[in-house]
Order: sequence, then C-alpha cells, then structure tokens
Amino acid sequence: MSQDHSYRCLEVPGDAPFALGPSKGKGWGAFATRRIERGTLILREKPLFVIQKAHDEITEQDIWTAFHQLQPKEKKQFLCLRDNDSRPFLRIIDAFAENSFSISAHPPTRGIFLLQSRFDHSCIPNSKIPATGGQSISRFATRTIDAGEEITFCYPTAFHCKTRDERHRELRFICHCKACLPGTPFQQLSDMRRTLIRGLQYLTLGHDFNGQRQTSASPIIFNSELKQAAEDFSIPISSRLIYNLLFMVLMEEEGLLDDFIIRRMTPSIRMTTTKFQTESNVRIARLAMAQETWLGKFCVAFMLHGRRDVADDAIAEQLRMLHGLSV
Ligand SMILES: C[S@@+](CC[C@H](N)C(=O)[O-])C[C@H]1O[C@@H](n2cnc3c(N)ncnc32)[C@H](O)[C@@H]1O
Repeated sequence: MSQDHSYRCLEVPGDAPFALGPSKGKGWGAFATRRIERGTLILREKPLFVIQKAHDEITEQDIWTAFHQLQPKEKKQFLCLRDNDSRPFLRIIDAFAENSFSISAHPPTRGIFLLQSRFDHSCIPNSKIPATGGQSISRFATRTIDAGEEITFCYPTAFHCKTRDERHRELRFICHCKACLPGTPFQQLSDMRRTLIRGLQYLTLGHDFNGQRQTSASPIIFNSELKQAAEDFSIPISSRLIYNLLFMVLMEEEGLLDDFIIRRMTPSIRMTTTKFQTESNVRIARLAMAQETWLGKFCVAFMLHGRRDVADDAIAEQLRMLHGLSV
C-alpha cells in the first residue's frame, strides 16, 4: 500500500539524511537513512505559505485565500497531506492546524511546512526546531541518531516539566515513548523528575512554566515559606546554584539535555557563581564548576546547602527591581 501512498509525491531533498515511511501506530514518520551526529542540521525548509495572524484567529477563509494563491504544483502538494497517513483532511483548517508551525510571535505568523510536519512526536525526542528569525525553520539532531531510527521531536512546549498524565491530556493521541509506557520504572522516575524540574524552575524563576503563580488548586511548592521566598526572589545564591545544577542533572537523566539547553543555561549558571562574596562560598562554587559532569558539579555545589552569602540581600533586591517588585 505504501508504494503509491500520497506522501511519495512529497519532495525530500536528495541529500536529506531521512526518508518518509510508515511508523507503527503513528501513521507515517521520518526515519534516519544514515547515522546523524548530535548537532547536525537535518532539514531546513521554507513554508509553502504563511498566514500572519495568531493561531486561534486563523479562519478557514484565511487558509483558502492563501491556498488559491499557490501554484498548481504547490496546491497538489498541500492536498496530498493526510490526516495521520490515512484519509484526506475533512476540513482545510484541520490540515493547517496539523501541519503548520509558528514562525514568529511578533507579528504572530504561522507557516505550512510539508516535510517538517511529517515528523512524529516523542516526549524524549532526538531532534528540535529552535526558534530563529526568518521564515525557514531548521531541525537539528539533539543527540546522535542511528540509521533506521525514527526522528522525532516534542510537539508542545514545557513537556519537560509535565507528568505523563498532564502530557496526555494535551496530546490528541496516546504517546508510547519510553517516558509514557505506564508502570515502567523509567516512566515512574520520569514523572518524579519532571515534577521536580517544574518545582526547581519555580524556585529559581519565581513563577510556573506558563508565567503564572501557583494557586492552592495546583501546588508544586508545598512549603509556603519557600514558595514565598521564590516569589519575592529571596532564595539565597547558594540555593539558586544548587537548583540550577540539579535541573541540569535531571534533564540529563531524562534524556532531554541538548546543546540548546546547555547554551541557554550555562551563562546564567556561571553568572550565579560569580555573585558569591563570602570567601568559603566562592571557593566551593569554583570547585563545583571545575568538575567535568553536571552530576559532579551538583555534588560539589551541594556543600553550599543552607549557607548564606554576604551578597544574598543585594542580589535579591536586584532581582526584585528587575521584576518590577521594588523601586
Ligand atoms: C503532524 S502529524 C505527523 C505525521 C503523521 N504521522 C502522518 O502520517 O502524517 C501529527 C499526527 O501524527 C500522529 N502522531 C505523531 N506522533 C505520534 C505518537 N508519538 N504517537 C501516536 N501518534 C502520533 C498523531 O495522529 C498526530 O496527530
């Protein structure tokens, strides 16, 4: 059946390190045709068309208008997209929702990407499309991918701090990745790790993943003093360093620590270590950062647990000012 499947008419670049094919229980997906090293560009793609509007404001009419401006060959390509491999989409708005990606938030713009949207989801993915400027979007390998392995990415955001049940309430399908197989030791640990990651983020940022304060209906930080300290940025620097390093360790254990996260987190972790003024804390922080692994850094930094620093009050005040909490 797959020899004459609609997706055969999608044009995969000749040098692409993947091919499209059936993926058990997921429709079709993209599979590595050779070993792909971590960090490698897998696919850069231009949109077939874009619509400059917020996702929830895009109407059927907007999509038909954009569709009618396409060349005949492009229309054919769009129409070959299937509702997860099987039927043609019943409504053009569903085809758009399933196969479009956000290109920019300001102004809000979404584009249809024929190939990028063929990749299936995993909660422990091996590729990522980082936010960039411009209309093309690029997918990179976040770890080494073996020939024959399915190339996946994580569809929604903030899945790194949501449990299996929370993720499945958002997905419109049941994911069977390693972090979702119920009852396995990995899945149970995964739920614990992701819950902890969410809490650690709350403690260092002062808010939840969605920018909101936690309410009593969905508590993550149960200790009210600690929650208050997080929200008014009076968490000591030693704890900030420990929490950030533990975040890296847990992300690594979970298989989610990619180079994009390392590049985003490392400067702020290094910056935190430069803030200590108490001599003994400075020494421990330096020793921690000299360790090779994230686990090694965390274990040494844990010696700072419970230690205050001369700089704590000034740092807390700076953070409050930055967040508009004091003048
Ligand atoms: C953008 S499409 C991905 C390509 C799709 N498999 C196809 O054949 O066209 C998204 C749809 O693929 C399916 N899918 C993707 N990842 C999945 C997964 N991990 N488990 C089950 N179904 C998945 C779901 O039906 C989802 O709505």
